[in-house]
Amino acid sequence: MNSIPLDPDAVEAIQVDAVAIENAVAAIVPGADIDADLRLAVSCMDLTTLQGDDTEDRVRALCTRARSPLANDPVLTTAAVCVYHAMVPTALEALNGTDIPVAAVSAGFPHGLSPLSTRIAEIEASVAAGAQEIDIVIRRGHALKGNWQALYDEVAAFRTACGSAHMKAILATGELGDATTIARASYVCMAAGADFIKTSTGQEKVNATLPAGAVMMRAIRSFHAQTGRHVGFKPAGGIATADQALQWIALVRQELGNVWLKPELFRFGASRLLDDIAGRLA
Ligand SMILES: O=C[C@H](O)COP(=O)(O)O
Repeated sequence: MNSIPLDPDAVEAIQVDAVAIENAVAAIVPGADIDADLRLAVSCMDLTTLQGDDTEDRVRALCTRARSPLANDPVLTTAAVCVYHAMVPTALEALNGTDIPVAAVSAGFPHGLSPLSTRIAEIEASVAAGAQEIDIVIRRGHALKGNWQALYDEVAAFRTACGSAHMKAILATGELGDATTIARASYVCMAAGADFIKTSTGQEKVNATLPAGAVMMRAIRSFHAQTGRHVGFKPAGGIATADQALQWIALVRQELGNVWLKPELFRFGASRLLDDIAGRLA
């Protein structure tokens, strides 16, 4: 069981020093081996399509790229393929014979405002269909109102519904207002059993930003110090260039250390990033 009991007073005691976060982002030092970091980015990528006009053919083509993302590397694959529930069977079939898991976005993605029973049933359906990873969205209103118990209870229910599937909790940081709320929501999701915390759906007005990411990484670091649990981190939304990927990797290395830079603990959620990286490594 990955959850720990919630202490709402401890959550309210969390405060983020915005200047320290700005300094952390300003201090990023690029990695020494750019090609190695770009290959790492590919191996940690949840190759994603989450469009209203997704078709089975588009998902099959995405899976072909996930199996062989770099023309000059016959071994490397992406970490996962991320799709809507309706595309889970197609992705599973297209990835048959590989170790690449299928991730399904869930729990009322992208806004998280459908009835709780519907959000839980959606998770259960994706797990039953074979998704090994579930990317849930939190209900932002709980965090914005400081209703931490409600957020904890929902995320814990999602965690139970996931069963043996890994659960990534999407905070939608661009809608949480300030760094302290992001840090508190990060903590509550981890306490409720999230295996990963993820920045964004890709559909907010503001998606993954380095400062929000630094806040989440520091929350992960504190949680690890408190509980010994390694919670993963997934920046997602608007990460489209190799240079952006390199900045994110450098920030993870600085804030969490190289131990986090593996697919078990770090993912990029991205629909366009592979094109730019593949071009750079060609
Ligand atoms: O979870 C992944 C995001 O939806 C991807 O966002 P993106 O299309 O901006 O790369």
